[in-house]
Amino acid sequence: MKTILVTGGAGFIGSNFVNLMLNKHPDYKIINIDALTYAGNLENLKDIDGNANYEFIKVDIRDREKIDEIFKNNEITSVVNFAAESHVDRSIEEPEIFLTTNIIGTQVLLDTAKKYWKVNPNDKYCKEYKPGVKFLQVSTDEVYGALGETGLFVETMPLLPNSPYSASKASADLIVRSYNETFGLPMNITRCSNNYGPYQFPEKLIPLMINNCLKEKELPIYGDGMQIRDWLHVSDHCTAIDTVLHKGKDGEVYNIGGNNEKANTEIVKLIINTLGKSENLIKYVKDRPGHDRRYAIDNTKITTELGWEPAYTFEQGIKETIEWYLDNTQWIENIISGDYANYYDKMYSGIDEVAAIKE
Ligand SMILES: Cc1cn([C@H]2C[C@H](O)[C@@H](COP(=O)(O)OP(=O)(O)O[C@H]3O[C@H](CO)[C@@H](O)[C@H](O)[C@H]3O)O2)c(=O)[nH]c1=O
Repeated sequence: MKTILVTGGAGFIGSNFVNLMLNKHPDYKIINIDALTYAGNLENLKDIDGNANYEFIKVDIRDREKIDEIFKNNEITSVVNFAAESHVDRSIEEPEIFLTTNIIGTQVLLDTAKKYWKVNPNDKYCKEYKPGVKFLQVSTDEVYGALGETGLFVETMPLLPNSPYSASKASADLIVRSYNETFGLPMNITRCSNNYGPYQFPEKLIPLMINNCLKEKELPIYGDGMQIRDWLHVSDHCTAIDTVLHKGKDGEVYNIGGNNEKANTEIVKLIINTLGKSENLIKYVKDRPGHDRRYAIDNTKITTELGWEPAYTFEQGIKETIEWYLDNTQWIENIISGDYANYYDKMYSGIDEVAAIKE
């Protein structure tokens, strides 16, 4: 039996992944560790309550002792590291937690995996590992920086991150790479584009706009709203990670995109129209500092080498996502009643004071 340690499995992408893995691989054990910060929510995992192959442990990935204990008590065969501070705006306000969680947390996991996966634990620089083990680092296309009007991100591009968040993720990628080069630790890195779908915390563009629209609150669009993102349905992202976990070649990086380039304003207007609300709710606000203009992914490597392709069209994915949020209004209320309420007030209470730069 394989035992997969999923970190950050109570978050948006992590919880979708845990749900997928338990359904798709009933012979695997999944250990989910999560610090349950503002973005983690065990409600996302209610459908697997009582599953004998599933275990949840509340732990912060920076906690070396507890991570060691988990490896000591379980024959872990793979780590899939989702645990991260992920919101760019927060990283501009408070960079430190991004650096400690995303970089040091990753290093703690790598050190521990390196210690327990070695064939010969007494050999300090042993490059032989137990067969079949793998460290999979879930990263982001933001590590490449911003694209101009044309071109796509490919895996060989230099890392040029622009926000404290993306700099922390790029740093983590480099640490993972170094453990592969120096110690031979088996690994893959995946770099995804913008995810959307069920259970996404309503600070990110799509759920924020759906939630605000439903409450007829203002819809803050940064700058001119013509920034482009490549939207990937979370379930496609999870099947891609499952594919890389099983078929990815050691030491390789794989981009994962949705083939859906959309401008932010287009997304917001689509949500408004689907929900039958007024475009007057849109408020163009001050731009995000260091705002990346365009992200777009080239999926050629993962498609040709591993045979993965996104299954969702954006039209189908966004329709299902809006329906999910309409059917789960209580989920939103529960999640925003915590820290998010304060954060939201802090970020947007002065919304009328920021210069409306368009319309
Ligand atoms: C929250 C918010 C966002 N935006 C804009 C900023 C971006 O151009 C776009 C999407 O913003 P966000 O939802 O914050 O996502 P973005 O900054 O692209 O980053 C996301 O996508 C990345 C992958 O590309 C992930 O690594 C990040 O963890 C994730 O947060 O919408 C607005 O115009 N208004 C808003 O209120």
